[in-house]
Amino acid sequence: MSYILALDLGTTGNRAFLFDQAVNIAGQAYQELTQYYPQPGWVEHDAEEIWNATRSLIESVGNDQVKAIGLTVQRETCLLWDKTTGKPLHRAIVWQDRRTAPFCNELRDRGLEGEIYDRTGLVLDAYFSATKLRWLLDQVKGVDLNNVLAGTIDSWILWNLTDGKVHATDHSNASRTLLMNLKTGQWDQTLLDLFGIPLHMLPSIQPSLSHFGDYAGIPITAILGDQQAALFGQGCDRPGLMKCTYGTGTFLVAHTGSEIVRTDQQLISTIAWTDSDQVGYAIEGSMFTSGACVQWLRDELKMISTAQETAAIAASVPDNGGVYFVPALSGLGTPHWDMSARGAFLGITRGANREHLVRSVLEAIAFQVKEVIDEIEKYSPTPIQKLAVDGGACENDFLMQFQADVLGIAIERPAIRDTTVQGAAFAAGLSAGIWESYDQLVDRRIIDRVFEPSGSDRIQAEFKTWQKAVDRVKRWE
Ligand SMILES: Nc1ncnc2c1ncn2[C@@H]1O[C@H](COP(=O)(O)OP(=O)(O)O)[C@@H](O)[C@H]1O
Ligand SMILES: O=P(O)(O)OC[C@H](O)CO
Repeated sequence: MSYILALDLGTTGNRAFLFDQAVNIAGQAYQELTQYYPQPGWVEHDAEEIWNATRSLIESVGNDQVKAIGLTVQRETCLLWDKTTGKPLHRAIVWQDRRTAPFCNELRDRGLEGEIYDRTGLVLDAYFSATKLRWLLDQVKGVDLNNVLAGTIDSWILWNLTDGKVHATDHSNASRTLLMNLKTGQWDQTLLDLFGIPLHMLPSIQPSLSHFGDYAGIPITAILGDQQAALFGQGCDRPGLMKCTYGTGTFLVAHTGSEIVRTDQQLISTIAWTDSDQVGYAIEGSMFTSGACVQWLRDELKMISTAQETAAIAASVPDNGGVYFVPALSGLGTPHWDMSARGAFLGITRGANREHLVRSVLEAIAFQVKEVIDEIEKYSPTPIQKLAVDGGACENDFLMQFQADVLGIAIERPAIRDTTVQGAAFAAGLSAGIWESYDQLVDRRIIDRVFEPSGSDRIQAEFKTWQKAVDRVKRWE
């Protein structure tokens, strides 16, 4: 029997799944990851904690029959490390971190936004890696840069898995750095000069489905950004197919085939995945804090004890009691791209209670997706009839029903919610030749439940009120 090991190194936590040749889950393990908030708007991860977790996850689920490894990671989060000591030079700066907003504004004032979008398909925002790498380089003045390597989490883990032999990334992760030219699939010298990033520090860029190196003799045969891995796992491999993943943030990604689709710069254009023959592109709506807001209710406000209980709490009241939440805890992504927006509860009156506040947080997650779907519809070849979902927060029945109601389309939830890790396994197994047919892998997936829209007019009115709340918090900082 052959096994495929898939590693999903996410923002909230790291997980490993072992799949057997018949695509059954033969083992799984998970570890939550420490979040560091050194200043308002800053978010950091300890890259060594991610590597240590990776090792222990492999140890707990791996076996001696593993024939291929697939790696998928939180995107944009990046770090510098010393290649002689193998130690990070600073904690990794997480995709949610806003510390480089002033630098982005400076570049915008210099009129560079259009050129950056043309080269990368991305918006000039602190979300992406380039300004974070620049900030890190400014911190390590005096260090011999010839010994320094830079990369996103996939590069860091690959380098460690291969004992410092391979410094590489894949097109889907590289397309999130603001340094890769979307047309050529290579680092763009103009952008490297603009951000002051030396080429020799950066990893080489390889197809997502390719042989990256070996860990303990096992080939690492696929690397993808986590949202692209979910796209792969959901079987979205052509125009018209899209998925929405509800994790720390929510990311709606639509495959656009072999063509780059340029938008009005609300949605971003990115790489879906690549292999040795083909490049697939996608458009994406990125919503920065969704599950993270639920975690915030749990850890900072201490309003709930588990994320799971929010479904029952929200359903225990007939409506939101006039309370609206704006989930701008890391600014706002699509379609606002406002780095200075901040979170807020609005509409609170004396009768508002804990249940209304919790409900308003879940409703806000669904309202954000409605804004993105309205954008995506402009570029969809056919009207959107249903939305395939996955990720930790899609477990929440209240949220999924509310999502169906606000969108007015069916929501299709798979039996295995961890589509990201499943996608990484599919990609690694296909790339290694263990599986042959992508379509067969996708067809075997089981749908757990379809949430049909209830057709409530009240929710459409509430959506408009929520948009009014969003307007109030924009340009706050
Ligand atoms: N039942 C639930 N209802 C709402 N949010 C949930 C639920 N279960 C998990 N979450 C949220 O989902 C996130 C974890 O999902 P996951 O897909 O593992 O995230 P990531 O890949 O970003 O690490 C957490 O932010 C958590 O608060
Ligand atoms: O960790 P996730 O699953 O919320 O995904 C994070 C994204 O990759 C950020 O772009």
